[in-house]
Amino acid sequence: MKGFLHLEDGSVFKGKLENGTTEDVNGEVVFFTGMTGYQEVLTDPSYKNQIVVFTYPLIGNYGININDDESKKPQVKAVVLYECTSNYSHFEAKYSMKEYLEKWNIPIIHHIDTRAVVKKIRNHGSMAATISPFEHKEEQPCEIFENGVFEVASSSIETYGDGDKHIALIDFGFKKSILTALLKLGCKVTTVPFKMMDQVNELNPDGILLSNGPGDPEQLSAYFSQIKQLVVKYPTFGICLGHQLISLAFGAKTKKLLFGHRGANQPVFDNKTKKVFMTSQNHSYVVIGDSLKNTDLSVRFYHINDGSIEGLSHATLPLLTAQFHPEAHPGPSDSEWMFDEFLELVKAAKGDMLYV
Ligand SMILES: NC(=O)CC[C@H](N)C(=O)O
Repeated sequence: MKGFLHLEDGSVFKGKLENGTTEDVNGEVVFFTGMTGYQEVLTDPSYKNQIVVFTYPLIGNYGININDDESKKPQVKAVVLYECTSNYSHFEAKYSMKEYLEKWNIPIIHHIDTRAVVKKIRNHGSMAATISPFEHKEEQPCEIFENGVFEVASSSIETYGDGDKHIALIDFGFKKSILTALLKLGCKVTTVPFKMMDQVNELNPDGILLSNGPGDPEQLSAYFSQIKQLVVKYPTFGICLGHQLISLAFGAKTKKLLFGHRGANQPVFDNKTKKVFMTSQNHSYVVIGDSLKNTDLSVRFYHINDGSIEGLSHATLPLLTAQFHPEAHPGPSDSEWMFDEFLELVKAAKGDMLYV
């Protein structure tokens, strides 16, 4: 059936709608530039409430399998692309992308001129958008999004693995690959929903990891003091939203980029090793450089394309943060070594209360 993508700036794009109902679907429109990795993008909780435009013109060609989900279900609000093929081929594939999204009632609008949509987003920024079966709408979509972090975080504490070192993974909507990376290193991991952060001390972990997650980090301001108390006490790794929350907890500030970084070939420079590596990214917010002045945080990584902050270290604390995704999935595993570096920080620490 015919369908339309309406953007907040008034532009309308015509395409073909699958799994559409007569009801409009609203979300924040963002674009992902990777050629592969669509299954991981669909299921990454950080994409909650977002309408994702895939810039690569042919999506779905290796189907959907049962291993590569980053969470239990697709999290995106809707998908915009050029061609979504049902003619998939891969030894692990179980469904086509269309079948998978149909099962979860997630609309796909295809045969859209995605290049034109991306140009709009690059000029106006990530915008509110509506997917609708109707070409004319009384009102333009307007930017009101609930904070998805409350929807995607788990509600109970769970433990995985039985290694020597015990990591508390504070869950803001963690990607499965983060848990897998820690288990692969032989850690015991306890996932703790962020609302239950006050129970971390009882677990007596050797280190903590603050996960990725959707939305504006400022919306979690009620948790900043608790986060700071944990970071000064345990060796800490912060990934994406986790990195932003740690910065805010230490008094730095964040802002929203015009259209964010979403893709699998984002180049990052490491001030410590003086090396560049390719990273997988999915974020709209960044830490403001000037706001680090009155903190003990300093820039460890920055983005080669726009100079934005990609990760921090602390003058005295065993702290490592990344705005990108060292667990990859999708994307290159060039920065997987960060998990090893975190484990080294954990091993070097000598027991509870060391830093306070
Ligand atoms: N992947 C993430 O954790 C994203 C962090 C945050 N929601 C942002 O968009 O910047």
